[in-house]
Amino acid sequence: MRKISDELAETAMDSIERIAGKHPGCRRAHAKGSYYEAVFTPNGQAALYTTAAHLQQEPVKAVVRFSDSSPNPNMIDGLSPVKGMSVQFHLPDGSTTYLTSVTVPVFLTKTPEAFIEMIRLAADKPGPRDLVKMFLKYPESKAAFRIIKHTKPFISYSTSRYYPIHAFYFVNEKGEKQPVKYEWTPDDTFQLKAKQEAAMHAADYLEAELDEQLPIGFDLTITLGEEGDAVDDSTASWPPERKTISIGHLDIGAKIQQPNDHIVFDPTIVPEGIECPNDPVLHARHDLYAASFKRRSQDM
Ligand code: HEM
Repeated sequence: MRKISDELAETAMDSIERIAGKHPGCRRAHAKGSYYEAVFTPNGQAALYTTAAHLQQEPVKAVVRFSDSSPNPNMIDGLSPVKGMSVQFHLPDGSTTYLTSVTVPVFLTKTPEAFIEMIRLAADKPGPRDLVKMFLKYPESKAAFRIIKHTKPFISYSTSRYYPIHAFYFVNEKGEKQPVKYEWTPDDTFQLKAKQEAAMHAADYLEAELDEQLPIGFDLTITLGEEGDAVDDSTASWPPERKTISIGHLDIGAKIQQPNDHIVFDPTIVPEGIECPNDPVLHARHDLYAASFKRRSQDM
C-alpha cells in the first residue's frame, strides 16, 4: 500500500506551522474542537454488505469531536468554511474504528504530494501567477474549490451534512466486496434564522450553540458504488443516481468536559468487514496524523 515518507510528512507539518504559527499541544489541522458522548445504533441494513461488528444490530458507544479545519485554535468560527465531525466507534471486542468527515464531499487533490506542494506554496506567500500555475498543474482541485467558494456561512455543527470523502470496501460473509461512500445527515435542519444571527456575533459561537442544542442526531447512509466508479480518487464524485441506504443513527448526548485528547481519528483503522481501497490520500492520512500527533504530544 502506498504511504508517504517521514520526510514528506515532516515537510507538511513544517509548512502548516509556517502558515498558521506554532500552537503547542494542538493538532496541526482541525485544532479547535470539542468532544461529546454518543451511541451509534445500526439498523441491520449494512449486514448484507459487511461483517463489521459496529454495523450489525447492536448499539455501540462512540465519541464524537466537532472541529474547525484551521490549524489555528483561535480561529474565528465564521472565517473558515470547512468543519469536521470525527467519530470513534467502540466495537464489542474492545477495538476502535473511525469515521473522520468534513463538510465538503470531495478533496482538493488526487495525491498527498500535490496537496503538500500546495501548502508549501501557501507557506511561501505566493503571488497570483504562482497560484494560476498551481491550479493549471492540478485541475482536479477545481471541483473542491468551486464547492468551498459557494459554501454559505457555516451556521451550526448540528445542522450540517458531513462526508468522510474516501470510498471504502464493505466485505460480507461470502467475501463479496462492495464499494461504498458514507454520509452523515443531520436530524435537525431548523432554526436557521436564529443561527444566522448567532453567526454574525460571537467568535466562538459554534461550540456554545451546539451545547445548547444537545441532544442531537445524525443518520448514517451509504451510497453503493457501481462498476467504473472511482474508489481511489478523493477528488471524484459518483453519479447522483447511485443507490443510497440508511444503515444507522448516531445519538450525540453530553459534552465531555475533560476529554482524552490523545485520540487520533485515523480513517485507515478499519475492522474486519471493511477494507481501504488504494486511495493515496487516504493512506497518507495515517502517516500525516501520526506526525501531527508526535508534534502535539511533544510540545504540550
Ligand atoms: C493530504 C491531505 C491531508 C492532510 C495533510 C491533513 C492533515 C491533517 C492533520 C495534520 C490533522 C491533525 C491530526 C491529529 O493531530 O490528530 C488532521 C485532522 C483532520 N482531518 Fe485531515 N488532512 C488531510 C486530508 C483530509 C481529508 C481528505 C479529510 C476528509 C474527511 C480530512 C479531515 C480531517 C478531520 C475532520 C480532522 C480532525 C480529526 C479530529 O477531530 O481529531 N483530512 N488533518
